[in-house]
Amino acid sequence: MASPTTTAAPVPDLAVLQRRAAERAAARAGGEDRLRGHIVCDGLVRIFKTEGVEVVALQGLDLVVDRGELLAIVGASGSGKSTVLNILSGLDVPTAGIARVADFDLLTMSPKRRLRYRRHTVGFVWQQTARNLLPYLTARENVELPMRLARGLRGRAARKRATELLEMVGVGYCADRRPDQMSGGEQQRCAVAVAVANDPEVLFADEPTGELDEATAADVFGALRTINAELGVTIVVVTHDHAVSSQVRRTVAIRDGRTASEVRRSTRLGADGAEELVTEEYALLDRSGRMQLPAAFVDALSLRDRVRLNLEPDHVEVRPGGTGNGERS
Ligand SMILES: Nc1ncnc2c1ncn2[C@@H]1O[C@H](COP(=O)(O)OP(=O)(O)OP(=O)(O)O)[C@@H](O)[C@H]1O
Repeated sequence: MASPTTTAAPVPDLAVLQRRAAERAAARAGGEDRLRGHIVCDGLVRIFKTEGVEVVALQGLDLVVDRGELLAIVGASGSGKSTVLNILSGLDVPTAGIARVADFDLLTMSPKRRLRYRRHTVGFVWQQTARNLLPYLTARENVELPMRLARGLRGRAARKRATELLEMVGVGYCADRRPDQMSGGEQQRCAVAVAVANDPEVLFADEPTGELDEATAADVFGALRTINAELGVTIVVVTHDHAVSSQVRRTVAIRDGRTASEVRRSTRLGADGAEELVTEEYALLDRSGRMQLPAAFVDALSLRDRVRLNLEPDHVEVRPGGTGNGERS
């Protein structure tokens, strides 16, 4: 199910950035053939048990993210976004299914390998700015710290790289400021630089713009796109804000602990020769053939309980179901 729409909005250079990100990612991985499935979740289940009550936070989530992609996961509160991110970043262990990032099996890895994974393979940006930066260090010192801990880089080399990363995310002018001397947006862009200071393969961000206004949030996404393109780092951002799909090329929506739909943005040449932006929305089909209809479609036709399906040569029709005696339910 794809419903392309074209808009006249100025075309962001997402395609160019994505191409560069894929090239850098392939170079990091040692070749194009290693681009597929950098992150793989298959039938991922996470059940929390508290005081005898079971909460199924993820119920068979499927997701594949290629090396060098910048992907957003959107979903309402309680849909399981943070649970996915905590599992992918090695902070939590799933109950069942497959979760793999690069060469790490997140279900079976030993504590020692988990520590290695978290220290060297992953970078993380939290929603709360205070959680990302140490208040008594300057921006540059904040970036230098993980460099020293994870890569043993210190002295002039660390200082130079920290300055480069801060400039890359557009806050080079804040290098000597402490967090309380920076705005919320500047702090989050600095947090992006801190998160890649250990030269990770993947970067996870949980609501990184949750405390920011729209314009400042756009700057933070700009920083994430630059990092993605320049360093070839695979990035997954989680948010409740559906407007994020205008900031990235691929957005996956999760509902009730499962991936439900996906929005892809691309550019193509229009009839007048100008590049235009194409947005396509897809429903996701799991291995058992299950899919979720978008809530707007369900509401528009008042679909409920059961629907009629017809197989046509090139598509499947879904109609309001009848009662079985010819009446509509
Ligand atoms: N440690 C826990 N113990 C019990 N239940 C939990 C735990 N963590 C999450 N849950 C439950 O799992 C479900 C998914 O939670 P999760 O935090 O992943 O959702 P979310 O989409 O990130 O929500 P929000 O946007 O509000 O942060 C919720 O029903 C939540 O109450």
